[in-house]
Amino acid sequence: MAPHAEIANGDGPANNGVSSSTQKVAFKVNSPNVEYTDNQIRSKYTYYTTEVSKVNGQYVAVPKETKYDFSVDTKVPKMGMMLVGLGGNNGTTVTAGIIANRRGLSWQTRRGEQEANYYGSLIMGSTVKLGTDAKTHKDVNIPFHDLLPMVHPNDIVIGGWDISKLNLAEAMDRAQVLEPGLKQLVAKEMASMVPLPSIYYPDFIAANQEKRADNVIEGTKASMAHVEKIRQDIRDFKAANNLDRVIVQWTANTERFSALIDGVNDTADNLLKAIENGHEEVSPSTVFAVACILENTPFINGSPQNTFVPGAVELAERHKAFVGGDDFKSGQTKMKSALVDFLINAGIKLTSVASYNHLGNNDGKNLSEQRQFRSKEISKSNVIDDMVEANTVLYAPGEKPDHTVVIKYMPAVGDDKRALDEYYAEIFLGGHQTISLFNVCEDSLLASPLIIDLVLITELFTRIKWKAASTDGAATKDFEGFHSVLSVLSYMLKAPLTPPGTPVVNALAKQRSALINIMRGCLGLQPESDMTLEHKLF
Ligand SMILES: NC(=O)c1ccc[n+]([C@@H]2O[C@H](COP(=O)([O-])OP(=O)(O)OC[C@H]3O[C@@H](n4cnc5c(N)ncnc54)[C@H](O)[C@@H]3O)[C@@H](O)[C@H]2O)c1
Ligand SMILES: O=P([O-])([O-])O[C@@H]1[C@@H](O)[C@H](O)[C@@H](O)[C@H](O)[C@@H]1O
Repeated sequence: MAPHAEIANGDGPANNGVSSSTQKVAFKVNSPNVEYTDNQIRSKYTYYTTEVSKVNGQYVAVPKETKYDFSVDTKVPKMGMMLVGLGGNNGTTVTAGIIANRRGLSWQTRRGEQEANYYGSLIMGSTVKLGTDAKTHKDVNIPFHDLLPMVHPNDIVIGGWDISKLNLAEAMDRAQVLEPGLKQLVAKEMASMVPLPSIYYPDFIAANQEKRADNVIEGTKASMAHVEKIRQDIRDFKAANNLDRVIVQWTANTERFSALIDGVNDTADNLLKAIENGHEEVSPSTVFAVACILENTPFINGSPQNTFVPGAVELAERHKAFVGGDDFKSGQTKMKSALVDFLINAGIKLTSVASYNHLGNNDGKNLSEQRQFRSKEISKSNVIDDMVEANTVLYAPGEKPDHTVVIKYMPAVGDDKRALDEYYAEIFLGGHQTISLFNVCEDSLLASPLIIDLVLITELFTRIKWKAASTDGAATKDFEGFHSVLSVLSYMLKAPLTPPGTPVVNALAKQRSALINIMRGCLGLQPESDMTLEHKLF
């Protein structure tokens, strides 16, 4: 029987897990600037910034106000998530994790009973400050998931593609990530899920992946056939599961970079032509991205390759389709984007970062080939640039810390990556600080919650519209969506994709607060500044 997009639907076994009914508005904002209708939250928001210019060699700072109208559709859709690489370590782990949470499963481990949870998910595992208690003036913190109406991960319907034909129970065993106690509880449902055949262009991933490729879409690359096949797969999945929204995420192998060639992938039209002609520099991930853009289906790249060549970004902008990426920020780099922010913003001059890791999963095997490693080396290396450039006290223009990234494939350790880092810095009066880290990252258990966060946030932003508020009563433009390149996803990503010409922010704390404060803005609430003047001025 031809493989097809089997799914784990939201109507699986009795939902003994956390209630996953469509989320209602968890709290109300009482403000003349906020209006709640049956299916919308509408807010008037004043965005305060400081515009700086140089006058006669001196900076002049001018406070600026920009008024926006925001509208959030509060009807949470029935959503599907289609993973490219569904049969991989991440794909099987996130699928099993959602099934386990939906069914409220618990299982025996050598440390005793373990219950399903969403730890490691920004949205499902953390809280945000809403404000301060009117009487006690103490912080009132609420679950991040309650800030705005969002899909509950328990309700996500999962499908996707893989070049390996193993069903998800067999693939879960191959991944060697999950405890036997959990695997046996989800095996039946996982076995019913069979990845759809996928696009396979051998030159883009390591040759050592070839024997896995027994589930491949046939036909020549030189046509739009592969694009149209993926589009049809998405439509079929959506119809078969009666979905309102599908989001596609790449968690397949890391590809080599595509060469950027004028006339091939520099513009949308050239890229479409290059796909028609089967150009060798068009990767499977770019074909998936183009298919999703044309199908108005958000596409997120969880790997480091340059899927979003300029032509793909231009196509997304043309179709007002959402894209996001690159490369899940799950362990070693996540720690780096917090630690470097702390060191440099503490006035400590970081002069060297050595990041080594070894791992033994299939991802590591694929990365053992130089061209695939190079993609990962780039995404793991650029994460400190913005923080260094921002500190002109410590660093002269162009001055950077030494920074090296090493990845070795050591099968014995499997998915439990060992990350060893040394941070070396200059401190007061010629002193030095050396920070050595040994960080065991169970890679798929760290990445899977990010896969969930990426789709939850992306889906939310498909329901948020904005327009510049009229200041003189003149007619304003209609509401429109955020820019196609969803840079609000940066917290989950090593090499955040941003709208062309806009800066990249890698500092973890900044990324988190940007997302929270944008969501607060949609509620007519000002950013949480942590000034707590109420605790200082009395
Ligand atoms: N912590 C993490 O696990 C982490 C962090 C950052 C990035 N990533 C990236 O996520 C990706 C997946 O990681 P993983 O550990 O699950 O790897 P994996 O090798 O276990 O899974 C990748 C899956 O993709 C499949 N595949 C390869 N090419 C495909 C194609 N063209 N179409 C469909 N399927 C295809 C493979 O058969 C495999 O099942 C990798 O690119 C990795 O670099 C992982
Ligand atoms: O997210 P992170 O821990 O910095 O980076 C990880 C790398 O260290 C690892 O070698 C690779 O296999 C993972 O895909 C991930 O990219």
